[in-house]
Amino acid sequence: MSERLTITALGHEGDGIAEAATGRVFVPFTLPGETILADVEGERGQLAEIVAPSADRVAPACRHFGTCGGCAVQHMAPEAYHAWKRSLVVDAFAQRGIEAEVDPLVPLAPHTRRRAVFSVLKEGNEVTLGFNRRESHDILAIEECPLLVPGIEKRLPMLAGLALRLAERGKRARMTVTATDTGLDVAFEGGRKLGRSDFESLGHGAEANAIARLTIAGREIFASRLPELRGDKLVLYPAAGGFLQAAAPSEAALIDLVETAVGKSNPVADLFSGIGTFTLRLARRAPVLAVEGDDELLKALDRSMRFSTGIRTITMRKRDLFLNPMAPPELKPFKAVAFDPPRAGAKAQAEMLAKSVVPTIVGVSCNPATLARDARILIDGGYRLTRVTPVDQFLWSSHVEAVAVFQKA
Ligand SMILES: C[S@@+](CC[C@H](N)C(=O)[O-])C[C@H]1O[C@@H](n2cnc3c(N)ncnc32)[C@H](O)[C@@H]1O
Repeated sequence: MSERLTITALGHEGDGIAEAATGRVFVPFTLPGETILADVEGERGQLAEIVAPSADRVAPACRHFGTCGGCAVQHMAPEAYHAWKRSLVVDAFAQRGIEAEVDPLVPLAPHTRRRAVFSVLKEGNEVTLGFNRRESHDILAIEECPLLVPGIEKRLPMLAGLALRLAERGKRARMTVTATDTGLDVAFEGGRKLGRSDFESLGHGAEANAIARLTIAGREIFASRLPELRGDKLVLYPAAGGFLQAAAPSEAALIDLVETAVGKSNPVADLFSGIGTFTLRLARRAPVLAVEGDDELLKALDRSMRFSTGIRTITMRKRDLFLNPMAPPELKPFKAVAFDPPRAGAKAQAEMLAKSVVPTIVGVSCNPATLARDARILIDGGYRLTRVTPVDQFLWSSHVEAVAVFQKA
């Protein structure tokens, strides 16, 4: 029998939280203030009926909401959604004992995600291209996705057709699609073994379908044009299947925040630089040292350097910053350091930065928990946290980017 519950809060994954007789219950797709009926099993509740909806409840934007594992909170009005996302950052810092003044969230509009990683499964002569179903490893075929830029969304049938040709029956594969200024950059992993005739026909099909580059199992099999992201005399070259900030407006917001914090500092170091998203912009004002662990991304940055204009010297270093972080004597010449690590954060590097004399440090992160941990290390080392800004890059999910600025106290 369903239990009547009142939702009192929203958890970090976007589930409503109720205090039931048996304890805390998490009920997906519910909102604070709502009275609901739910089928409860342990800590999990399944929404059966909304008795009294919240004023913040809105109709979801996508027909797949609820079954697709991608989005958690499409049912929430923008203002409440923005406040909740900001609270994820506030809470992460508070958990490390940091009472930070956190800026309002920089919001993101739908139809802005320019990079998507699709799962693929071929069974018989049919292919499923989509995202994982909610709480499942099964793939949900995606017919629409209001997150995606139209250049990807409207080509979903074409991409499914391509996946059908590349996939091996019964074996799960992965297709990474990036919309660039010169066409789609498609990277396929886990497909069937291809022969010479496959490569030739795939090349023809790719050109006709606005695919700039097709890479299969790390091998570039077709490149009519190099995928490029252009802006303001600068050009970025995404690496096939490699890291790229997922949405251009969020990337612009992150760059602005980093540039503002760095100001006129000279010289600058950009740690975990990737293809140079921040490096290139910072290099318009000062020489930059870019440090990154992945060869392919550094190669892309090297190309950007040669084809961008109006930039100062960029020095590139390949280095594992987890095992071999830059030490205080190496950091000494820099007036500002930006770091943008993967989700695991930059603990070892933060420990070195904490001991350094670098006047300004800017942390960018897609994981507020590790950013807050690294912030604690810097604060304990004598840095003052002067600004924290949450930036939405993964709309309607529980993920949020944040930029934190530190000054040597
Ligand atoms: C969140 S991405 C940021 C990239 C870049 N700042 C951008 O905005 O495009 C993190 C980067 O850290 C790099 N990385 C991951 N582990 C690393 C390590 N141990 N040492 C150096 N770089 C690493 C990845 O290759 C990736 O480029």
